[in-house]
Amino acid sequence: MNTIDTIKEQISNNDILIYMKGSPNAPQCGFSARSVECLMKCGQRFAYVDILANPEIRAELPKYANWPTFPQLWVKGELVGGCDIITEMFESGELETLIKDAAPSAE
Ligand SMILES: N[C@@H](CCC(=O)N[C@@H](CS)C(=O)NCC(=O)O)C(=O)O
Ligand code: FES
Repeated sequence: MNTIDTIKEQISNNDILIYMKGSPNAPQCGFSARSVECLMKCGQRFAYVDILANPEIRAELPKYANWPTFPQLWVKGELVGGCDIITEMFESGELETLIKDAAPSAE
């Protein structure tokens, strides 16, 4: 499968998905660490892709998403944003609402 198809499949198969550097338990960058901490506090399971272990995705996703950096949070097939947006939405309470609505238990 080519990289763009892999990305499309990941995004459509995972309602809450973060592309990040490292893993939720071992983030490899402060932006990813802060973002994943906000997500974890929302209390729902989420999927992740470590872009450091997947260089093709690191290269192709910014073009596909039209978003230049990581992390990238995707919810229900749509790009929510990066660390700044995730942090702001967490602080306002919007992130928790979005994540709870997207989680399987809320369907
Ligand atoms: N302001 C950005 C910060 C993220 C950022 O600057 N990420 C950089 C450094 S980790 C990045 O992804 N660079 C491209 C790359 O490393 O592939 C946000 O809100 O997410
Ligand atoms: S890896 Fe250096 S800022 Fe993210």
